[in-house]
Amino acid sequence: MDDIALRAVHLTKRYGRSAVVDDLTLEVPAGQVFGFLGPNGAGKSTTIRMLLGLARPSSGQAFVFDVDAADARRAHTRLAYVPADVALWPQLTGGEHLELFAATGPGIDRVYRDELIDRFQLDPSKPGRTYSTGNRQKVALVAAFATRAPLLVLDEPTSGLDPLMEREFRTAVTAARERGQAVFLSSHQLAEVEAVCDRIGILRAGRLVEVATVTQLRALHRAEVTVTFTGPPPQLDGTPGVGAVETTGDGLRFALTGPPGPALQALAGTQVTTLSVREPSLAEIFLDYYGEPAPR
Ligand SMILES: Nc1ncnc2c1ncn2[C@@H]1O[C@H](COP(=O)(O)OP(=O)(O)OP(=O)(O)O)[C@@H](O)[C@H]1O
Repeated sequence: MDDIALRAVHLTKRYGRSAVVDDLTLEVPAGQVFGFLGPNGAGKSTTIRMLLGLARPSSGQAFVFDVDAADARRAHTRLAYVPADVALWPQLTGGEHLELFAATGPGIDRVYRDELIDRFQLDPSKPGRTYSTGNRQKVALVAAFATRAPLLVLDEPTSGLDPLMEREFRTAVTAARERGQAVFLSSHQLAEVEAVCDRIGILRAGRLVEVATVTQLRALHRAEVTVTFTGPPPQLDGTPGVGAVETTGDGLRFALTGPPGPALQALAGTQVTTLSVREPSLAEIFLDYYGEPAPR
């Protein structure tokens, strides 16, 4: 099944009695950008370490293009990885790191690598010990994006980057997708995930609680409707799919949690002057998932 870049099957990691990753089943098709979201401690890094064969699952399995992730020698010929905390050898320059990664990885596009060095404004002549967190991240990102690896695994890759560099990061992810590379992107940056990901998986206390496109997620969650009208207010209490009704100066605001038909019928009897529907942001969707204590 060469069309599945990454596959987790009932992947579980227990430390003592608690499962920090719990029965996670997931597929990322080749060429897709998959966002892996979750708050601190949800189990993202532990999942990634199992996907890379760096941690042994307590049960279940992970596959990289059908190669068992535990078979690191074979699995890593098809992927490039950027860890959350990039460590560099203190004496080697950025350029020497890039050469080293090029020699050991799945092959690189040198012309594109030089373009990435420019785009990320990386000075490759400095020794590793002098780079800031963000610059170490740039070295690892340039090395990963320049590979021909059909899968890029990026663990919170932009936490140290400034907004200009984040823009370059998004451009590079889009270019990777256009080249047919799959990207598994763990992130806290909701705007980034929203901008570049085809699908999103939401992890909560080690469990995958949702896998969907951003559009599907929005459809599952409430939209905010604001209506202004003249004359007597419509009666919305008890209307299916309508909640959190509030009065505004010249109208109403409410949350739409289901199909809009019943709400529109209730409004039909009034003189509506304006009606606006605001879709929830990914941040609001997130709060819906994490607003309550996680089940344990
Ligand atoms: N070796 C270990 N022994 C015991 N518990 C561990 C170990 N490694 C991780 N954990 C626990 O597993 C949980 C998940 O950690 P993990 O680092 O995977 O989360 P994360 O989603 O990547 O968080 P963050 O966004 O903060 O990096 C945490 O509660 C952590 O304390």
